[in-house]
Amino acid sequence: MFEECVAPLVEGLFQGYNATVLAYGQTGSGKTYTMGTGFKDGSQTGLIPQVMNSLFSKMEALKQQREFQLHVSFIEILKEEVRDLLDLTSLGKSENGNGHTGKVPVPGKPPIQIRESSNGVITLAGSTEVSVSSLKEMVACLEQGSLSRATGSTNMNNQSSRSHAIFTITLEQMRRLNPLFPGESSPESLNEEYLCAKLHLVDLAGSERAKRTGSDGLRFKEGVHINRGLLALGNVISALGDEKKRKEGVHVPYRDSKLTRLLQDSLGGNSRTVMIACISPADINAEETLNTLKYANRARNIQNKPVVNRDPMSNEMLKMRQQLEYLQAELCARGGPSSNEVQALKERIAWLEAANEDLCRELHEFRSRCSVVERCETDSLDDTCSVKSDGLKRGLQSMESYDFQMGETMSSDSRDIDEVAKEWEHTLLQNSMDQELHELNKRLEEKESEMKLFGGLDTVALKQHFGKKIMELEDEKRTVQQERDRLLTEVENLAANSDGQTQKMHDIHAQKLKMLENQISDLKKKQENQVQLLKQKQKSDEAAKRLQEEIQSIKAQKVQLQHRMKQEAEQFRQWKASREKELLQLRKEGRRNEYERHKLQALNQRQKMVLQRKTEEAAMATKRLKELLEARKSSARDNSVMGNVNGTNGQTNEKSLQRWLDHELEVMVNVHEVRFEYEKQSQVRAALAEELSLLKQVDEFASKGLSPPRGKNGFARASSMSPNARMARISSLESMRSISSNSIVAMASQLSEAEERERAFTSRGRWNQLRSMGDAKNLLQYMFSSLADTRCQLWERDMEINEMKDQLKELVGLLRQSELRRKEVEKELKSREQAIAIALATSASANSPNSLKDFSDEASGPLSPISLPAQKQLKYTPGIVNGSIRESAAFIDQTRKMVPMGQLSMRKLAVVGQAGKLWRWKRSHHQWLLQFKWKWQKPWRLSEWIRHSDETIMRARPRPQALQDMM
Ligand SMILES: Nc1ncnc2c1ncn2[C@@H]1O[C@H](COP(=O)(O)OP(=O)(O)OP(=O)(O)O)[C@@H](O)[C@H]1O
Repeated sequence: MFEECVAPLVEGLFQGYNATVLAYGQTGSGKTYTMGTGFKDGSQTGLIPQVMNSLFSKMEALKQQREFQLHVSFIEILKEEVRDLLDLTSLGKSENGNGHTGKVPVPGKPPIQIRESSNGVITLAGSTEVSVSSLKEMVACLEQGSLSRATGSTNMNNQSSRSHAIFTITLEQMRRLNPLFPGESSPESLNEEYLCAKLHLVDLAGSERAKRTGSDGLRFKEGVHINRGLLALGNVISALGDEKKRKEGVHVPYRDSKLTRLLQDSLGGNSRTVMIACISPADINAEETLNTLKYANRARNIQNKPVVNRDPMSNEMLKMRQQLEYLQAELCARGGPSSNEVQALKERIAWLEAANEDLCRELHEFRSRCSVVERCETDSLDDTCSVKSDGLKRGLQSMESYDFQMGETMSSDSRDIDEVAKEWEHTLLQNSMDQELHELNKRLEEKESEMKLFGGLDTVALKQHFGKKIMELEDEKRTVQQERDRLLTEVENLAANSDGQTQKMHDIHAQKLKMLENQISDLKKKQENQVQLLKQKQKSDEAAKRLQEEIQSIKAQKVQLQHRMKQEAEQFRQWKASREKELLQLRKEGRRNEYERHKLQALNQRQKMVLQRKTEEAAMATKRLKELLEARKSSARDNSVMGNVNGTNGQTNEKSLQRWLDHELEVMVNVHEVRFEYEKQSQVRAALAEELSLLKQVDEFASKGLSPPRGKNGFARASSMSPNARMARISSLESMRSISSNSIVAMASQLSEAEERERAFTSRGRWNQLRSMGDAKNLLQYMFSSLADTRCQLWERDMEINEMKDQLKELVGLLRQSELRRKEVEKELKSREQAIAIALATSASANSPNSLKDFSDEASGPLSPISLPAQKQLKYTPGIVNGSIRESAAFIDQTRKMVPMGQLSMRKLAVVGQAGKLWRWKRSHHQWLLQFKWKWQKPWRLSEWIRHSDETIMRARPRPQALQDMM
């Protein structure tokens, strides 16, 4: 894989092309293994270690011509954060803080931010870029970053990477160019070219389905982010394949757009990108494997146009160098240039040098400005600093031309791929929304249980309790104060008239007073405590209120999410339904096309057969004509010979003249026949040619994507045919046309020969052979009798035709009658079946074994065509075809009563009387069925009917007396 896919990207780095390698696939399918981002113990498996080896060997080979600088960065995108895997100070070792082994960011350290500069360059603000000078150093970076990666255990992978990891190698190179003027000293930068290229090696987190990975809680949350990230990848892929979207920008449905931005930059930017799709060989993962491959197939079709990342100044200088070299070459080629020319060239060189120097100065100034700005930004610890440890030239990166152009072409995805992608997207979306819902439910549960703690206390009662308590204290305080006041006045009075007794009283009161004072201060404290408690209560009320609000907002979020899920599911269902409808329509069309194809095939075959029969007949007639013409030639010779022997044998002459006349007449008839066939065939060919040209026109319209003109005869039908059917019809028509043409050509040649001979014959005189009046009279006599014969035959034919027409009429009438009768009998049968079904149902419900019989007996009443036991009646089949003679007789009986033959009335026998005629046409009905192309759908019924009628009559014959009686 490295040799085939990644080695060319490493080569490209040295020419200044950015590159990206993405590993994508289901969890546990081997992405980390393939990329080598699980690098441990110096293991050399994985693409990244191989990239490093190849990079360093190439650098070693080129070190004479170029100077190199290498930097690496290693970041991971975990949930919503970008973490720097190489910044040891920002990472603290965590064993189980969040369920991951690996390191977690140190608090206070700002997370890395993905930034987009004004010229659209994506930078990682604050990420560590380690400058490396040896393979060992780079390996150490990979190892250190790999160890810091967040991994967790799922059902499908013990050490599943829970993040997207990007290992980036930046290669800067300074190419030494030959000095422009040998021996002349020029600023070093004039003879250098600066190139910078980046290689992103991305190990994406595995796509996963929560159920299968057995993840819950934390893993669920991670799953949401991972799926979001992959969804973003999907969006990038589809957007990059769609020119409109590419221009408008990628739609990122979630907040987590960082990965999208990074991917967009690497996939859609000036990067050569390779996507490795890791798949699992286990059949249980077949669905994911297929989805992964289909995604990979979509990604494969994206074409971007990478451009060399050249410093614009270097570019300009390169152009100038080329110009100078060209001028130098021109100068040398001219050999002895004139002093004027040398002067002009020298001036031009001087001007170019001055321009070069100016540009170089500008370049230096710019580079130093960049480095100053950079240093300031780094010093101020502002996280907006995009790059940490770079030389002067690194600043140039911001000037790199990123006006990349995506390839215009993205080969159109097949329907299937779109469908699978859509389903995949739907599953991911539903999965992540499911997980979000789960999260919300959990939060809601927590909040509600917190709320319960508050809810356990009856706040109003508490408030009243506290209020009452305070009031009581207040009352008590007041009473104590009153008591104190009373005591005070008493003490004052006692002080006024003081004696030994009063002194004692005074002391007692003073003591009492002190007690009361103490009591008052106690009460005051108690009251303050109560007030404090009341305040706390108010605070907790506020907290409960806030909690309630939070619960409300979570509930609202939940409703919104459920609504979104429902909407999404509905949209998907609608899309799926319309897709299925489309498929059904396609299948229907397919079946219809198949049917039409068969129909057309049959039509083609039938027409071809008819045409072949016709052409065979025509060929026979033509052949006969040819033979007759040949025979005439020889008979003409005979006649000329005969002419010499004229008169020697009158009998022979008369016979030969008659033969000659017969022959002439036969030729005439045959010419007529061939001409008739010729005309018919011409009409057929014209019709074929017309249909052919119409089909070809339609085909032409279709190939141009136009619809044929409306309203034109036959266009609608021809354009409704499928292209294949049309092609088949065209080829069949062409072959028929060629058969027809051949036949026409053959007939035309015989006809023209016949006409030619006829003309020659007429000019010579038809009757030259008649040398005497006797010959003429004899021939006239022969002609008269043959004409009379022909006319008689004609008359007989006319008669036969008329008779046949009459028969036909009768038959049509009979058929109509029989058809009507059939319909009636069918109707009867239907109503009878219904009645029996009802009876069966009733008998079943009444549980009476006799009810069926009773009903059947009833049913065989006046409507019954034959008097059979009820059970047999059930087996009665309609129509005369399968019936017995008795049934046929019953058919003839229009009242449908079972009447013996002997009791038939006149009217009834009129039908029987037709049997004689039936006998006659029975003999020929097969013939006329063919002759008149009988279109009756079931002629076999007719013949059976005839058979039964005949049998009826045969049965009736032994009883002539009965018939006579009736008459
Ligand atoms: N080609 C292989 N040969 C041998 N072992 C392999 C191969 N590919 C993967 N493995 C092993 O399969 C396990 C899972 O692989 P890995 O962790 O690379 O899958 P992953 O696709 O990165 O999964 P996640 O998406 O969950 O991170 C590891 O133990 C790895 O060593």
